[in-house]
Amino acid sequence: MTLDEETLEQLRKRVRAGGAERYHAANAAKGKLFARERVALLVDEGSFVEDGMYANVLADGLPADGVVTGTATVDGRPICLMANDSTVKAGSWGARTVEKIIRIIERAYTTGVPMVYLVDSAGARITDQVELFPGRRGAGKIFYNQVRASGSIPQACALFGPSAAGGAYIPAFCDVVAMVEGNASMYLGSDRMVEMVTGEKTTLEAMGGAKVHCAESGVGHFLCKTEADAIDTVKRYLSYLPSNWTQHPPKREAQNAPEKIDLAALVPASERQAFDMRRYANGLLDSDSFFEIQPLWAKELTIGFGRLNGEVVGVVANNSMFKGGVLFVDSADKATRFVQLCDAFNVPLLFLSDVPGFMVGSAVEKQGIIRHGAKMITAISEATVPKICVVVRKAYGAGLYAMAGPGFEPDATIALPTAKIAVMGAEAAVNAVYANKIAAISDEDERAEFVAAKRAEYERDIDIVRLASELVVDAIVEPGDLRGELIRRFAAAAGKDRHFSRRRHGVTPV
Ligand SMILES: CCC(=O)SCCNC(=O)CCNC(=O)[C@H](O)C(C)(C)COP(=O)(O)OP(=O)(O)OC[C@H]1O[C@@H](n2cnc3c(N)ncnc32)[C@H](O)[C@@H]1OP(=O)(O)O
Repeated sequence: MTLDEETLEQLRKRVRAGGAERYHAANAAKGKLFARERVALLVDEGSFVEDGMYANVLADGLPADGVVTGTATVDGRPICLMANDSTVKAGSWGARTVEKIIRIIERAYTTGVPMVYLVDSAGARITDQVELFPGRRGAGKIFYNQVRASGSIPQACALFGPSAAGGAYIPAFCDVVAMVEGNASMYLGSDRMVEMVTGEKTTLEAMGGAKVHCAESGVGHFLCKTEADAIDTVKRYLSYLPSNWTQHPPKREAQNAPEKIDLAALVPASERQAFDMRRYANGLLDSDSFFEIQPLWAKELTIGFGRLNGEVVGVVANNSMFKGGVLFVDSADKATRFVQLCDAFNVPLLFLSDVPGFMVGSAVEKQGIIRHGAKMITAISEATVPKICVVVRKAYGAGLYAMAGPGFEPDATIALPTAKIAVMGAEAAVNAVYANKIAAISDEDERAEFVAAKRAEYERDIDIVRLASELVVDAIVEPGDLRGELIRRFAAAAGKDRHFSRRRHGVTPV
């Protein structure tokens, strides 16, 4: 049978329309776009080439498959993409859906281009489980492919609706997830299932909504007001990364002057006074180039991309505005993953240190602070991209190690004239060493005098000039000269050897 033009066009029209009108109306009422509209917002006009468009056109009761896949360009650079169509069985994965997702990830991996996931899905199609769940090319293969592609090509997800059960792992295996407030959710069991299994009464929003994941669990990276914001965020993320691990991040031709921020005035002399390290980063980097990732989660540590003289850098910075900049379990995890991301995609790392150390106490010990801290220090050790540590105000204890201190093969350790590097702050150190002696002095004035003398002695020991003379720091740089110094040092480190250890991989303390 030959297919005439008109019949083929009608078939295409039917497929492009997706599910029944009532599902479109229900989505529109929630402010949700149709899958194909999302694709159009993401890609360069006219660049989309669809794969497997006719999947399921002969299936009973289905207007089309539940996912749209294909290749396109974004800002002129090739990508692969998938977009769940929630008007077809709530975007659940039928057998063809799974095959299409598997194939497009394989295409992205083998051609070395980023994979973008536009997610809005009920997870596995429960009614079709034999065809899609257990086999060699069942749903598990999606995750296998994502893990294989991780660190080889960028993988970014915009999440617009539910991402249920197994479906929740697609975002989880991505480098970043942009979630739309109010509609996006991720959860392993629906609210109905949770009540059945545990008796807990909850809602999708309260249990796995965008705010929960972006501010509490850390599974989400960007909380977005609209679908267009989420798509723009994915595009911005991709603009800092190469297409794959063999390439360098795209350099911007325009080398903007940095925002006019007086870096010296920004850092208070007193360690007890907080300052916003995000402003400091903005003052160092090219104008408007700082792109913060996970701004709402573990805020005591700031991470993000920026540009120095047009070249991409990854920034890891302590922020004393939140919990005094002390490292906790979540902030250690946040840093670990970002350092691995930058190392995978050849993004040099800039550490801005103002760290009192890791948190102490029974609560964090029970959470495994040692394990999480060790994980962060592992990532810092294994990162072979150019890395520079700037001690902006202080680097105390294991915080120095976690922020790529001198023992971790940084390409430079730079201190500002006011920087302090020590095993701990003066007050804690004097207390640790002289607690018995201090307690034995009954006269209050005499005791204060003793403590002040010991503190002064300690401060002399950790004097930054002394540390420079011992080659602990490579340079003491005035704040006004720091940007130029970093540009020159990163350029000098660009061609460095990237080998770390003779082995298959380490055994990470997770
Ligand atoms: C790898 C292991 C796995 O992934 S197991 C997957 C388990 N998935 C789930 O438990 C999610 C079940 N679905 C839901 O909770 C809801 O459908 C969610 C995703 C919240 C969307 O709700 P809502 O937008 O109101 O749609 P709805 O429930 O009215 O469903 C629309 C039509 O789609 C269907 N549907 C939904 N989910 C599935 C599924 N997982 N498998 C098969 N069919 C599914 C519904 O039956 C409904 O169909 P119809 O309109 O009644 O013909």
